[in-house]
Amino acid sequence: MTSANRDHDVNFDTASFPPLTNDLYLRTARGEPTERAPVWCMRQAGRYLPEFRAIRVENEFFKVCRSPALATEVTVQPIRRYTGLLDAAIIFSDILVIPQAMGLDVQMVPGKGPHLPEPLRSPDDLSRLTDKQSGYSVDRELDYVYKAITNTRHALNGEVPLLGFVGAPWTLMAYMVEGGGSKTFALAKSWLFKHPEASHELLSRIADVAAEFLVGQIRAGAQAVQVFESWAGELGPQDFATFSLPYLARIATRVKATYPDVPMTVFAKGAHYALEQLAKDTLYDVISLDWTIDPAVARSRVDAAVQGRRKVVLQGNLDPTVLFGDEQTIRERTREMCRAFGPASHIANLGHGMMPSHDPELLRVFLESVHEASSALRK
Ligand SMILES: Cc1c2[nH]c(c1CCC(=O)O)Cc1[nH]c(c(CCC(=O)O)c1C)Cc1[nH]c(c(CCC(=O)O)c1C)Cc1[nH]c(c(C)c1CCC(=O)O)C2
Repeated sequence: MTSANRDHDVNFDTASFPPLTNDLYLRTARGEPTERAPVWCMRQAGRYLPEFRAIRVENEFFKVCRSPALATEVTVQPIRRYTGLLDAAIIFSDILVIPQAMGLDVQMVPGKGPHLPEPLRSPDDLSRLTDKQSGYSVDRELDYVYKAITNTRHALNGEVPLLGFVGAPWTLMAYMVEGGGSKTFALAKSWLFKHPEASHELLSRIADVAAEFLVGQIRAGAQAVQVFESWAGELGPQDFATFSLPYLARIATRVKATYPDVPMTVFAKGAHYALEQLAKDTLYDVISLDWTIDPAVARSRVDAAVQGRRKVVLQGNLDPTVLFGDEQTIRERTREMCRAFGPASHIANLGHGMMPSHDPELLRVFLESVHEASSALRK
């Protein structure tokens, strides 16, 4: 693996990438039987890694996202540290690059998280968003992500597949209306009930951008993609069905129209009430679960919903805080998790992202435990 951390090292050639040597993730995502569950972790590139913090001391968050050489470097860091243990890399970027590309200012405030100084306060503010009539182009605005993906594909040298991603419409709308994170989502949720039409217009515009952006990421070299609906759990079943599911479904349908064979994952955190609909009414190959549902229950509900009409792979779902336990606890809980998912159609992951206070060596214990437990289950 080369370390492309100087600007003259970058390689934006999309015509020929190094051949992939570990395709366990892709085979599993396509529903094929495999020798063990592949494993990767949400937020595997991040502040829990000292080598990531070292880069961030010198470089503001969105500068890292916008510099292909830096984005490549931090994407590859966990692959390098956990040699042979991770089965996928995820491009270093953020879900909030879409609101930025649509014309909103987004800042990453240290210790606080995302901050949008001028959020959408009323439906009139939709006119502040850039649109195609004004000559706006998703591909031009987000070209820096495509370059980061292409360059990272070269730097990974075929060791593991590279995942692209986007934020889902409802989650992005929540940030765009709240102006940042929130405990109650009172502003964003009040839009749903006060301004349902404007909400649908906004969600629809975000979905169109997200679908085009994913197609562009795949064109640039992403080998699979994930859609993050991180705030799904703020909606109940009825509002999820109205304001989230149709847009998640639209994104998958659009991307599959261009790239039918590229695996797609949906992570609707907190929305396990919607497992059946996600399995039946969308084209996602993989449904990612948080830790609040028993994997065996999820498996049987999904199987009952699709009745053998298509293969649905499950991803997850160890509670990330288990990594605050000791080695033996992590090993036991990982083994139990693998057993509960069953001997096929499972991509091992955490139920949400790595946290800054996690110990990198305890993540290694999780990764090794997946390799051991999952291989043993399939012998
Ligand atoms: C909701 C969301 C965001 N961003 C993302 C989500 C969806 C996943 C989830 O539910 O966690 C997605 C995301 N953000 C980041 C990635 C990179 C790839 C990876 O997973 O390794 C991915 C896939 C980097 C990041 N995105 C962010 C960091 C930390 C910021 C830093 O380096 O200072 C990283 C590594 C910042 C970010 N970005 C966001 C928040 C809430 C924060 C602050 C969180 C915090 O402070 O811990 C929005």
